[in-house]
Amino acid sequence: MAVQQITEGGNVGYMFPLVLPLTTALIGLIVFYYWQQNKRYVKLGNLMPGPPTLPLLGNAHYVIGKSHNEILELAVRLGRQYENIARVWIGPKLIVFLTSPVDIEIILSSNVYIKKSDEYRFFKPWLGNGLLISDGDHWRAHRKMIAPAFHQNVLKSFVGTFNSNSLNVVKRMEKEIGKVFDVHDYMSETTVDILLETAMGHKRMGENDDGFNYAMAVMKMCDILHARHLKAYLRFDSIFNLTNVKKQQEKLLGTIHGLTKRVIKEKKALYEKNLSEGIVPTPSLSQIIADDYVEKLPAKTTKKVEGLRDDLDEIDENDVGEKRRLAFLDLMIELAKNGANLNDEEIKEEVDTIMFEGHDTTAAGSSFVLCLLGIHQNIQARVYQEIKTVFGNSKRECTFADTLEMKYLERVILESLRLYPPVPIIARKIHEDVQLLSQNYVLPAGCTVVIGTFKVHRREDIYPNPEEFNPDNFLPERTQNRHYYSFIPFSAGPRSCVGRKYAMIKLKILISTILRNYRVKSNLTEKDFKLQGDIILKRSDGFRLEIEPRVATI
Ligand code: HEM
Repeated sequence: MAVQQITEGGNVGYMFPLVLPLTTALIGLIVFYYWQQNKRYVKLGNLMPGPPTLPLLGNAHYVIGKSHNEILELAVRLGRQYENIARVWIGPKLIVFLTSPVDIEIILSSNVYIKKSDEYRFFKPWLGNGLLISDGDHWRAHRKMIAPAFHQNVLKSFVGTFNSNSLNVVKRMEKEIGKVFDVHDYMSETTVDILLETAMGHKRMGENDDGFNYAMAVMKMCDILHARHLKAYLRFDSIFNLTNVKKQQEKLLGTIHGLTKRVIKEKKALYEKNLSEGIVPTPSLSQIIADDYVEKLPAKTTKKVEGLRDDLDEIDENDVGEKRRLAFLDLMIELAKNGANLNDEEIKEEVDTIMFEGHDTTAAGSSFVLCLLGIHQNIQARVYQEIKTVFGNSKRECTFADTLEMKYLERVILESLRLYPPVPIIARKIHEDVQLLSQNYVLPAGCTVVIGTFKVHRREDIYPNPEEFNPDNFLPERTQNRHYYSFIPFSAGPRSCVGRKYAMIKLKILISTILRNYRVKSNLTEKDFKLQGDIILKRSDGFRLEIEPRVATI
């Protein structure tokens, strides 16, 4: 009767057909909510500390409609409030943030918890099943196959490329003298150029060249991936597929995959032609990376690097790589020809992965270093002093041995990676329960674990005055006393960055070459940085810098 009266009342009568389905849906949601609350996954999740939740939404209201800067600020606030462990519910999805080295070690040192979180699927159209996103036996087999291509003796062959491109960027930056400019544009371009040469053996010759188009496409694809992380609606494949961004992505991937495939085809054909004519590449990859290879060369010295502890730290001073100009792609073709289980498609995926992983990370890393040196003139003066000690007034190029002498610059780079880690978080999907150590909680199977690199690096109990830029945090006596998992810009454990040595050598050559030519200046402070933390940590206000020529230029 009451319903009839309302209906006859006119205004809400049209809603009547909706009342029943809406009530049913509401009851359904309430039943689902209470059923879900009793699941073990939810119970274990709710035991962990975290912000108060709303029914069904969980903590989703914290992030809906927020910009990425706001989300980063929120994450930092939560990190301060909840030490070691913080759980967040995005609807029914449980995300647990870990910031204690002892818990992080459990995840990162494991050979089991290596599956990446769902968000990495955005990379799939570009990187396929490449190292970054693959898992299980495929990842294990490829990691084992590809690791030798990053052997130090191989990296030495890249020193010439690092030098020539660093000098090129110094020349290109000349037009910015006296202006405030965004140094990231330059770092990004030179990084792609270096990767083109070192990953594919391909040199960009100028505009309208396919290398140029490829480089532009790599940079734009990185922007699309950022956009998909930043804009909530682009995260849904069904919506993304209807947008122009998807069309643009297809076009860019056409350019990227087109060139990678073509270069692989040409290089394979050349390799086979050479073989048929009895020309075998010497030294071969297996010779270059053989344990006794260095010993067979005319005796020089072999010593251990101080500073960043790393499983690639045994170094020698022989310029082994100089004997053969190498590119990752040639090495993979050689591996495949010598029996490794790598087909052309897989080689393409690995080359694309190196192009992606090596690009944005190093471009952001070098931009942060330069901006910090622009702010901290006293630290820049010490770096320059060290450069003068190594090079004197000589205009010669930087050698591999020189990079080992630049200990203070190394500490500056590491400290910059501590405060501004280019990969600010690492996310894994957990498929079995994990007992944590810092506090008595269990991560339930099915949850997403986020390693909060940015926060770990700023823990006061690990780094005194954690917000202060202090390269002495990386003096050997200080690093020795810290937990290994308290400094993880390159991640750590079996799934850590394969390119970390490459990155460190390249950063040292690039930064020292820029500083030999320019004094970098900035009238900002770190407080002015507007950090944008999505897949790669950047400054949304731009990496603003000024340069002034040194009196003695190279
Ligand atoms: C400062 C520069 C760099 C930083 C901070 C960095 C950081 C990282 C991090 C944190 C990971 C782990 C990502 C995750 O688990 O989600 C990673 C993986 C990886 N990085 Fe880097 N990276 C850098 C440079 C490079 C370079 C130059 C290359 C190649 C030339 C490279 C190649 C890779 C690859 C292939 C992986 C995937 C490894 C695997 O899953 O087995 N990275 N990197």
